[in-house]
Parts: sequence; C-alpha cells; structure tokens
Amino acid sequence: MTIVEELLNAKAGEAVIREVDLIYAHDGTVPLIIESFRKTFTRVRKPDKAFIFFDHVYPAPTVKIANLQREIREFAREQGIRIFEGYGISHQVVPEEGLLEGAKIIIGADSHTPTLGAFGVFAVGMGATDTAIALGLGKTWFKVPESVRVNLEGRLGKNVMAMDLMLHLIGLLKDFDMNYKALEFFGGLDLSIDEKMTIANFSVETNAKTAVLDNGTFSGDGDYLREVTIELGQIEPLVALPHHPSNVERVEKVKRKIDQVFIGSCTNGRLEQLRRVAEILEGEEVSVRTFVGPASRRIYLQMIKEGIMQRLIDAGVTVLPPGCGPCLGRHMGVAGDGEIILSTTNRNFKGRMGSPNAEIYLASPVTAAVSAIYGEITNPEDVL
Ligand SMILES: CC(C)[C@H](C(=O)O)[C@@H](O)C(=O)O
Ligand code: SF4
Repeated sequence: MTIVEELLNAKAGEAVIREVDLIYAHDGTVPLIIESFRKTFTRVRKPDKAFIFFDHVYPAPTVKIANLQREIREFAREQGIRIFEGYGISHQVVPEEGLLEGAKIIIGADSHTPTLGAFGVFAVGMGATDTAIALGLGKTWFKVPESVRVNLEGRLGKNVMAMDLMLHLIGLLKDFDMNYKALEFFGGLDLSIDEKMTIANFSVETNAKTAVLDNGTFSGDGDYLREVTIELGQIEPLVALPHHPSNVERVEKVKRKIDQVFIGSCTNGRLEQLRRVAEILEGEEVSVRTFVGPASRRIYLQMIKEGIMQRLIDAGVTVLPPGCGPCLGRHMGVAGDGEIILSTTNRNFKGRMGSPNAEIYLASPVTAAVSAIYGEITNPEDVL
C-alpha cells in the first residue's frame, strides 16, 4: 500500500467517506465558510475538533477586516470553537499547540494544509463549501489519490536547504501532471521537523493534492505512478524566477538587484531556518529592507531566548509579528510597482505580494540572508 492508502484504509481511485479528526480555517476563509455553513446547518458537529486561526491579515489593518474578524469571533463563540489569535500561522500552530495529537485525517480551509503531512498524516486543503459541510457533518468524502514516490538519499550540503530540494523537485515534475496526486517522501529521516514541514508545504506548488513523509512506520510497498530518487548532496542553491515557483534556475545564473527580502511564512519561518539566517547575519548589515516573519509566537519567543532576535535587529532586519506577513500581499510590506522581491515563501505569481508590476523571486532562507547583505541575488556558495 502507499502511505495515503494506509492512512485512508482504501485503494487509490476509490471514493470513501471518513470521519475527520481535525478541521481548521483562518481569518481569510472563515467568512465564506460561515456563509456556506448557514445555508444548511445550525450546529458544528464536533466543535472541540474545529479551530480557527487569525494569521493571514492580523492584526486587522482596515475597518473592513476588523469587522470581518468580529463576525468570526461571534460565530466561534456561538459554536464553541476556539480561536487562536496572535499565535501565528495555522499550519505551524496546529502541531505546536498539540492539536495534532491522535489525528490522522485532517482538513483545512487553506491550500497549504498538506504541510502537516510532515507528521505522517493525511492532510488536505478544501474550499469554503466543502469545509462547511465537514463542519456540519463531522465527516467528508475523499477520492483516494494515486501517489508519486520520492526517495531522498544522502544529506544536503551546508548551504543548501529543504527549500532548494523542493525547487529542484518542482523543476523535475514540471511536465508531469500532479493534479489530484499525492507526493510521498521516503528517506531523509535525519532532516529536522522544521525542514520536513518545508518539504510537505512546498509540495502543494507541484499541484499535488497532498504530501506525506514517511515517519518510519509505513511500508511504502504500494503501486506508485512514478518514482523519483534525489541525491540530496547534489542539490545546489536554486531560485524560482517570476512568475511561477516551477520557473527554476541555479542561483549563480541569476544576477539581480533586489529591493526587499522577506524571510518567513509557513514555508520557511521556523526556528531551524531563522537560526541559519541569524548565523549568516551576525555582525553583518543588510543593504536592502529585510523583513523576517516568525511562523508562530513560540518561535518568536525562542528567537528572543536564543539571541536570534538580537542578531537580526543588530543587522538591520525588521522583525514582524507571527503570521503570514507579506506572503500574500495584503499588509506589512507589500511590493510597490517595479520592485524586485526575494522571498522564502511558496508563491511568486504576478501580484501575489502587492503590485502586479513587481517581480518575486523565491529562494531558501540561506540564499535570502546572503542576498540581503549584498543587495542582489547572491549564491551562498560564493560567500559563505
Ligand atoms: C488565503 C488562503 C485561502 C490562501 C490559500 O488557501 O492558500 C493563502 O494561504 C495562500 O497561501 O494563498
Ligand atoms: S504564510 Fe503564505 S502560504 Fe502560508 S498560509 Fe499564510 S498566506 Fe498561505
């Protein structure tokens, strides 16, 4: 069986109905869910298994958003659902706050819900209507996806991160139709959970339905659609050029002056990544505006304890409150016309971070940190 078949206890291609162990949504999607929910239901079936996170545009920057957030608070109160305000990005806070305990099948009203696949669970993103139905019924239907198997061998080089591995993989799969397929990763067991979450998170950009990493308990002896083996030691620092994450190039080939750097998000805003950034920036100074957004409050606190915060601030970085930050171009550092942004996030579509006339390049936190010092996209292998 593939991992997904094991988790859903059914063969690929079958349609199954399953109880959902955990359902979550955020300030960006709850208003639509409420609208959908009210058409059919009055009560959330399992309020203790449902959670709301304020992470996307928080604290509210406009009256309109403040009012939407009031509506969400009211709905949550009425239904007995807990809201996590100011805790950080949902996909990070769910495991950090222990909400994943005992859960195997998870749905989230956010496309990056498969981030949780790093923990060996089946986690998928759903739209507002499907999420509303799952909230009302406590269960939902799935078509069991077919899987592509990725074998990770060896170790990443010292200046290479999980983000580079994923840029490499998205390049490899560029012409392969990943629609409604799952990515299953085997090997790489010595990668930290922070980096494993980057792998599961970025998998979404290949168009995969979900991703799951073997935690050593799965057989992985199923029928895979395709098998890819990646020698981690051979991966070089990479960058995604505008306007798609699969538009991958070796960093050394991209000489581009930049206006802004953002290091953070559910892709790369965890401790392992921010520790690397702080090591690189220690005693240095950034030459372009640089924002660092910790993915959660716990990470933020740990940054203070470990002296990461001090080193970043000394280097001229602006540290943002925990949350999505400028990742989706709604607040806290939106891109202006003609600006060139280097970001450790997962999407660089036109207009994603603000102006449609801005250009967004995606890279690892290591590449982003050295580039922030030099003010242009810089190969870490040349300078570290
Ligand atoms: C706003 C939200 C619905 C969206 C998503 O689902 O992914 C966002 O998190 C993103 O990264 O584009
Ligand atoms: S950090 Fe970015 S990619 Fe992640 S949930 Fe927020 S907006 Fe989506």
